[in-house]
Amino acid sequence: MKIAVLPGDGIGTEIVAEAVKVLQVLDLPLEMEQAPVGGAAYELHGHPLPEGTLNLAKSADAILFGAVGDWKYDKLDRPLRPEQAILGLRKHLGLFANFRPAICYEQLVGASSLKPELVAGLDILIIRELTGDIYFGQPRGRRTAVDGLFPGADEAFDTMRYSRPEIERIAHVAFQAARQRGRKVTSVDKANVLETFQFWKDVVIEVHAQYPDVELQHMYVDNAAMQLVKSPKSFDVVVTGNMFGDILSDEASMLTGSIGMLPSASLNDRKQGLYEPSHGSAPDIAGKGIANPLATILSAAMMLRFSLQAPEAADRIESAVKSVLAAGYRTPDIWSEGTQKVGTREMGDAVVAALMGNGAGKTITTITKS
Ligand SMILES: NC(=O)c1ccc[n+]([C@@H]2O[C@H](COP(=O)([O-])OP(=O)(O)OC[C@H]3O[C@@H](n4cnc5c(N)ncnc54)[C@H](O)[C@@H]3O)[C@@H](O)[C@H]2O)c1
Ligand SMILES: CC(C)[C@H](C(=O)O)[C@@H](O)C(=O)O
Ligand SMILES: [Mg+2]
Repeated sequence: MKIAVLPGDGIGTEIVAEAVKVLQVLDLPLEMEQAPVGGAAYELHGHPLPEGTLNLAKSADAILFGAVGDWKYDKLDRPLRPEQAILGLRKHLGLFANFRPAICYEQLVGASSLKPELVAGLDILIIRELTGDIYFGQPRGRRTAVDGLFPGADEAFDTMRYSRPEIERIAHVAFQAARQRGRKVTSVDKANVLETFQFWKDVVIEVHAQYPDVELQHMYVDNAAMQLVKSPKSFDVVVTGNMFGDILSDEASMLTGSIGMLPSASLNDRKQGLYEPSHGSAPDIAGKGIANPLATILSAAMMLRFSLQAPEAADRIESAVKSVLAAGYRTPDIWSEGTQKVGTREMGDAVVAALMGNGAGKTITTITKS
């Protein structure tokens, strides 16, 4: 089983190193090959997603991704900015279905910024459409306004769009996921204002006819943002577009205690997947050895379950994470009085130790750097 390991920038390199360490103690024939991506690739090859990295990603069974981006690249032409690497991978590989589970582990109830009773036992799944919407709609750009409030002024524009097949396939993913869980889907839109999202809502209703056993609720995105902090446990599966999903998933991360706890899986229709934490490269803490690696380690568990047909290994990683939290290990983002503050590496070591204690075997692993 071949894994493309793309650490990227900032804390990306630190957290991916811990996830790789965890994968290495599993009894699985994993072949990992590393390549530069984002700002790191721009420095080496003049492009955030060099051909070699893209080809490696395409040929792998799964991709383990860290994060890309740094403020110092914000003035580059857009196609050269690090963020284009993750957008390019999603587009080139057709990774349209993004799973972002927000689970509040028992030990982290107090780490959330919400009252404990609101988040205790929380287990919701945000399904974000990942290859359409205003992120990829054309045309976009800058021009001189010919009409509007200020004709003759400079203006910028983007295009929000969704086609029927794009909405249908993500709706099917959401209803099928709900069947494995609480059988409730909340479709989040802005149908009261945007044509794109009235269409989204209409198509989701049509697809729902095939899933009479699943409850469907519609909610405007502004209300959803409010309900997520008012009564997060009233949700089961949330399905939404690319931009709303980006925003709501960062909001949901704080229900779990920290954005450093939110893993993700981005899948195409062949179940090939890219696995990454939902957060970014965190330039403010990069290089300090304090980033929380658990979202990345939990993303590696999702990779084993969804793309590598190793669900037992995924279960073992998730149990190991629970046991290190139960033992009191905390990176600063989830630390509270009475627990043990550790750095990125110590947290990874603790997960490895928990796995070994659970009877880990020998791993056949090769790492090559390209
Ligand atoms: N998929 C990706 O690669 C991805 C995702 C989001 C943002 N970005 C990029 O990352 C850069 C920084 O963006 P940002 O600051 O808006 O978002 P961010 O997610 O990188 O950081 C937001 C805040 O959360 C904290 N944080 C994030 N991950 C953490 C972790 N694992 N442990 C502890 N604290 C953590 C950071 O320190 C920061 O205070 C930008 O260039 C942005 O474009 C990349
Ligand atoms: C870095 C950026 C392109 C990306 C997004 O907006 O999708 C990030 O915020 C995410 O959530 O993965
Ligand atoms: Mg985001």
